[in-house]
Amino acid sequence: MQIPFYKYQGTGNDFVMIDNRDLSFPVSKELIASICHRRFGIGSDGLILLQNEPGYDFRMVYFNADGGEGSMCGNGGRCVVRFAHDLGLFTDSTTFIAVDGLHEATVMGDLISLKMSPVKDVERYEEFDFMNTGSPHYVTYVDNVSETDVVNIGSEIRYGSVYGPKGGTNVNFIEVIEDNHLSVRTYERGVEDETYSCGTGVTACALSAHLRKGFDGPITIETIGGTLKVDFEETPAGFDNIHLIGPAVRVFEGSLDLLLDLLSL
Ligand SMILES: N[C@H](CCC[C@H](N)C(=O)O)C(=O)O
Repeated sequence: MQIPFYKYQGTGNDFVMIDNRDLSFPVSKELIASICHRRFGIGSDGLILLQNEPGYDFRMVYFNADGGEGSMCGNGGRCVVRFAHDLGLFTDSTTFIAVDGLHEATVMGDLISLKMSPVKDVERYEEFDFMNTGSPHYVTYVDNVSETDVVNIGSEIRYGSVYGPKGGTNVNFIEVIEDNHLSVRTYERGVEDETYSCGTGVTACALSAHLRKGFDGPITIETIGGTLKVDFEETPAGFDNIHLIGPAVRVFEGSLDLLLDLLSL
């Protein structure tokens, strides 16, 4: 079987991208986990299928690196918009469907601006905030994010008694650099490791920083893999007009055929 693939990265959050408009990709958890594996496969934080969707430019189907179908992925969303643009599916602005519903996005040169789903409920606790920005996010503040043990503390919270039984959560650590400027590191569920950047995660961090520190959008957020901006409006119901803005780049292309042969698929 001939299955071309592409790899894209958005601030170091990397994705294998497949044009599945003919629905020929043999979806299986085992295959997707093998493709995403960094030692035995191609290596990525997730895999995205671009599919047709009547009335829209395309549908984004996102899987975590462990092969499970994930919730929304903000950086993956920006990358699939770049992929659709590279495929010539739209010129400047696009409308597509993802697991959490409709998204609009605009290509602005090197940057992609992706409109995220509105956020209604932010659960506020003394030590942390919890919200769903398309994916569930725990947000907490630290004095020195570069010295934070993201993997150990993150996995304790992800698998802990509060969030573990509910399917787990992503965990974000914020250091405030100055007004409207954060540095964030994220433990990602489904990758079960720190990633270089998490789009739904930095979105949650920006909204939390608005509530806790009074910062207004756009908020600039440094991640290991680069800089993102999050703009938003607070509404009586929560937050709307949330935009995640940053680069998304095609870095690689190849064929899945050898891997499929090795896996006898
Ligand atoms: N990296 C993604 C988040 C994926 C969420 C996923 N790890 C989960 O909640 O299962 C992003 O840029 O938003």
